Amino acid sequence: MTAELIDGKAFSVRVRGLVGAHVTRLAAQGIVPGLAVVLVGEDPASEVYVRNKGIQTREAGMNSWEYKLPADTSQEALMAQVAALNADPAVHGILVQLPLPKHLDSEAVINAIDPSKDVDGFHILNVGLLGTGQKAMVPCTPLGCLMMLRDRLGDLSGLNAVVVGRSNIVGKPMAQLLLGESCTVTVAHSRTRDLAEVCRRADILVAAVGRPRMIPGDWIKPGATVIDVGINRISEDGRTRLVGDVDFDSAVQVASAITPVPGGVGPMTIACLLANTLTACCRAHGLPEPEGLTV
Ligand SMILES: NC(=O)C1=CN([C@@H]2O[C@H](COP(=O)(O)OP(=O)(O)OC[C@H]3O[C@@H](n4cnc5c(N)ncnc54)[C@H](OP(=O)(O)O)[C@@H]3O)[C@@H](O)[C@H]2O)C=CC1
Ligand SMILES: Nc1nc(=O)c2c([nH]1)NC[C@@H]1CN(c3ccc(C(=O)N[C@@H](CCC(=O)O)C(=O)O)cc3)C=[N+]21
Repeated sequence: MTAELIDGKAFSVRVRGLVGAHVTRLAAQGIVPGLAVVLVGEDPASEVYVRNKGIQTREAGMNSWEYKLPADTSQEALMAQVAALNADPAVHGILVQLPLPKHLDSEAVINAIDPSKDVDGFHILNVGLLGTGQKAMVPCTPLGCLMMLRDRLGDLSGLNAVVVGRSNIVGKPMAQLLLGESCTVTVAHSRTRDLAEVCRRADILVAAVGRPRMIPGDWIKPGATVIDVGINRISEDGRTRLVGDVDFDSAVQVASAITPVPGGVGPMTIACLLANTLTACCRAHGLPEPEGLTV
């Protein structure tokens, strides 16, 4: 038996189509959702993501602005950029690409973003709203993972979910969303004892570690649904390629469904960023929120 592929790329096309249809409807009222992305320094991988975000934002009919600031940008200059975007009514979503260069205080920058424009869902207010089950801006990567899980499994209640990784941008919000779906949630990390045994209990296994192919097939419960968030650039056989945190070739023999890398969680992350920008725009204009694009 081999697992079914969860095609995040195809799913993201559907989500972006839904977003585009809402944007067309807003255009008739003279409203255009807008997303501003701020990138500090020159990281080639980040530049690829930022470019893709810009292309897809415009394809969905939204406004897109990119601010590329030099690597030696000061905290004050970055805060001033954020303040200007907060004050601009044409900007409904603000994303500051992470990680920031070491001399910058990313917590202060994120918490300076107007929470209603925080389409990453990283502001402490949105983190608190999500943690208490209130309406929030939900981080894009976990939101995309949840959409795929709901689509595949329907009701998730009572399932054992294991999230490997406890970062503020993926692991923790993923765990909160799964708890909100009434899963029994375990969050594992670098200090977890006997990670193999913990993973083997998972009906839903979410890997967000950043270590190429760390999770082999024999850590996976037969029939489990596996979501591989990891994006690791490795060189192999003389070329560079992307691999996940899960050893795909062995996992596919055991799981019932699995997301590939590339073509899994990554494209859904960008689709959810567009969905969050649309949601922020609707809220800013006092319009009803689009259905099926938020939790
Ligand atoms: N597809 C997408 O859209 C996105 C993909 N990513 C990818 O997801 C991965 C994770 O990203 P992110 O959450 O930002 O990463 P972080 O580096 O912030 O967090 C990694 C987590 O993995 C844990 N970890 C590290 N080593 C081990 C180990 N040996 N065993 C168990 N746990 C371990 C760490 O534990 P501890 O806390 O104890 O240090 C930490 O909690 C990366 O590959 C990243 O590129 C990220 C964002 C979006
Ligand atoms: N403030 C902030 N918000 C983020 O959401 C954020 C961030 N900072 N910093 C970096 C990470 C990473 N991230 C990805 C988004 C899309 C793909 C993606 O589309 N991946 C494609 C492959 C792309 C390629 O070929 O390189 C795929 O998996 O199929 C990957 C990674 C968002 N992040």
